[in-house]
Amino acid sequence: MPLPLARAAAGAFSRASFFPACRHTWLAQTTLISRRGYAEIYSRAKPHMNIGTIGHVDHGKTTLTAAITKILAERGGAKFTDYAQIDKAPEEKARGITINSSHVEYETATRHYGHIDCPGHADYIKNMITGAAQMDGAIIVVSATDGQMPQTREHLLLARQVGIKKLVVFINKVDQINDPEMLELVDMEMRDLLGTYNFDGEGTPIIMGSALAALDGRDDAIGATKITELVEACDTWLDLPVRDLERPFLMGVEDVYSISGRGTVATGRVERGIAVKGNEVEIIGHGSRIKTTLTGIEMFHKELERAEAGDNLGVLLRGLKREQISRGQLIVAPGSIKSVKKFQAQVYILTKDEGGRYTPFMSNYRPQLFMRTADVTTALSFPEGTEKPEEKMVMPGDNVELVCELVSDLGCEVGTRFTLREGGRTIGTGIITKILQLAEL
Ligand SMILES: Nc1nc2c(ncn2[C@@H]2O[C@H](COP(=O)(O)OP(=O)(O)OP(=O)(O)O)[C@@H](O)[C@H]2O)c(=O)[nH]1
Ligand SMILES: [Mg+2]
Repeated sequence: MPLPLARAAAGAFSRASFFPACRHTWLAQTTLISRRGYAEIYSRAKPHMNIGTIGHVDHGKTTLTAAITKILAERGGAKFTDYAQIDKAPEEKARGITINSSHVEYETATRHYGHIDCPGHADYIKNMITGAAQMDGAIIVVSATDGQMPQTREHLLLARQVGIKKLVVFINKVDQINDPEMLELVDMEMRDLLGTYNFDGEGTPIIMGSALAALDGRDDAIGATKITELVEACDTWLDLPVRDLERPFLMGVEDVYSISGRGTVATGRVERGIAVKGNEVEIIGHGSRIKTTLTGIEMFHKELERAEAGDNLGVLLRGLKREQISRGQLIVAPGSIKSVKKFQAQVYILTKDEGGRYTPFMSNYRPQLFMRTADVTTALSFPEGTEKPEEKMVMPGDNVELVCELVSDLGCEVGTRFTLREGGRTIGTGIITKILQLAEL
């Protein structure tokens, strides 16, 4: 069976059209559950959201994660996961990058959460850029004894870059502070810092407590009570992500066939949204922008009335010639996304141990850029305002902002992820942070 058909066949069997509204949620949670192996607390009735603890080394992210599961376990909303279990994070391969991260899950009165904790700074950076476990919101942990530190700031910046819109702050280790003015100062500084990175400095809930006290079951006023407050703040302040089905239709073209007597068929996976037979769509990328109509939708030789996020299928396009469409283009709801020639991105460059480059590179390095089904050559340079860009080097292991100028335009937007490859190996991974130039079509 040719590959696209095999995929379409797999798609046919995984189609969960009985519960279309919660399918995305369902898939996300199945992954979490199969990894942890305890499905019994999972309730499909509650909306799901992915969050995580971020912040400077040793400020108490893992202790807080354990404390949340402990306090919620007492109410039947979680399985208690102790510190050692969380910190013994499994290695995961995400696009050739090894990320150590722990996933726990818990539920509150209104939501089900997947929660990620990474053991080290480098793993947070990789996780956030690759989206290995996408965070829809985050808890930033700051130790009251140190206040904000370099990684507090770096994680805040990254959170902003990867599209996290809201955070909750937990000021930890207050058991070690006797001076209330000191706490006030940390609070004020954090609100300032949030503002600096375009978060809502005034409205963001800041909870002060001790994760360790909660975990040890002592000093309830700064322990368990504060964990409860933190969880309530997450429930009320953090917004649920927009589900894929509710977003405008988007499908990356994988292959194109000419079927005699019928016309041109493009195959691919629907990334988001819904399309119904007869809908107008736009084909964008690679120098073209064509309006057409979906005259047929097929999955595994069966005709469908509607295509939705997650489906692998073939679509029949009215009046289109085989040469007018190619792999890497997008079929989208008209006007929902534009084709882009140049953008700015946050990029992580793999180390040689991760299969990346052995040597640094400089401005004008030209690797291949892979985005959805597309691959095009890109020239890399440094953003405007970079000092002495002609002398600047990017080392393997660096996390940098770069400008990518594509040889051929692609449909994409802020938040779209991609990888950089050279000679068949992945050398970097990134996420778009700013569109600099649209394709002229
Ligand atoms: N006194 C006190 N110590 C705490 C508290 N929370 C965490 N700690 C201690 O702080 C140290 C670091 O805590 P972790 O939870 O490992 O910190 P982390 O942020 O996960 O650290 P990394 O993963 O290495 O970045 C440990 O020794 C904890 O016991 C607290 O509320 N009070
Ligand atoms: Mg930790």
